Amino acid sequence: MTLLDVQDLEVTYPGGAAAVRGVDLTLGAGEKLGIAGESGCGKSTLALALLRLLPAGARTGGRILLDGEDVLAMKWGRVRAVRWAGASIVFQGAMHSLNAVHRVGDQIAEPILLHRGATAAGARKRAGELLEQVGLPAARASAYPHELSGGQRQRVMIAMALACDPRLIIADEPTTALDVMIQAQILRLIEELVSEQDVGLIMISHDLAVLADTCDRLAVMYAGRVVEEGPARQVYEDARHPYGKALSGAFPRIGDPASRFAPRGLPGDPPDPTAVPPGCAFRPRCTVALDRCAAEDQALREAGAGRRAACVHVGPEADTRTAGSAAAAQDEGLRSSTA
Ligand SMILES: Nc1ncnc2c1ncn2[C@@H]1O[C@H](COP(=O)(O)OP(=O)(O)OP(=O)(O)O)[C@@H](O)[C@H]1O
Repeated sequence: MTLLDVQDLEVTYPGGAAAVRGVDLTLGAGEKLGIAGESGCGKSTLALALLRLLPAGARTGGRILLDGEDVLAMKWGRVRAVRWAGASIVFQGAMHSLNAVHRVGDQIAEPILLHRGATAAGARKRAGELLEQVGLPAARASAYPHELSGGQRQRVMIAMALACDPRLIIADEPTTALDVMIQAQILRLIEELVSEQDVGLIMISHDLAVLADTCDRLAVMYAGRVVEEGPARQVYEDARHPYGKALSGAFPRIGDPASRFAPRGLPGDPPDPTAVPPGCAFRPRCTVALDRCAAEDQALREAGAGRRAACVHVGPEADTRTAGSAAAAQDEGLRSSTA
């Protein structure tokens, strides 16, 4: 059954940054989808749009169907209810997301009181259970955020996200601020909890290797578009889009401390989102671009069973010319058409 169906989603910030440009995504109930891509490619904007958390003035287009209901068309009262019981979000850096002056147990209990109609005692008891579920003693409910380690705070965030039994959890770089050992523990915890409770998961990361270890499917974003998607392991080990290939080569596996976020071997930067050039947005950095890529942007096309990629070189209609021969072939075509 489809839990989330994102159709042709567009997000433009005031000032003209086109951060998300026509994204289609689906997620089945209980499925785990990873979204990968370099900084600035629109991953967080997509996550914020899913829960209508975008800053004022951001313009949206398309549809976000959560259990068949369009989040973008909901009244605010309904959005607030959906934010806890329908879908919830875990951000990176729990210190900024938790309120420093309230005990963590009270922060977990609050949405249960508000959205579940629980009594104060019932909400407190549930908060203790949730803490235990994420591997913390229930007694830690009386702690303030600064009394916990970074990993413990992130566990509290996960307990909060689970508080109203959502159908979908969105985790935006949930482990980026943590050291490698704690990262692995938190990832395992998220994976176990979503699997046990049949909750859908969208996990966002720079790191394709982390996503391949945690998720069923992977979507790779570049300049506000999904340029590749498919089964997580296959995309990680054998990407079809030149950007997917560059990303999977760029990041070492979990535990390898070497330059986690540096896309080595991929010179240049993503385009300025206020002025995305025509054609394929990846073309200026692509080693296999053809001349036609400057004018034509490719839609996602079939790239093997259950896989899609937005590149002229993939699929049954693949353009088999190589970058070097493209100009020559075009010259040849020109010569013969003018002869
Ligand atoms: N509030 C905002 N106003 C204007 N532009 C914004 C705003 N937030 C993000 N952007 C721009 O939108 C683009 C996408 O940003 P976004 O944060 O979604 O990317 P990201 O892939 O999540 O990157 P990161 O991994 O660094 O968070 C970027 O170019 C960013 O500068």
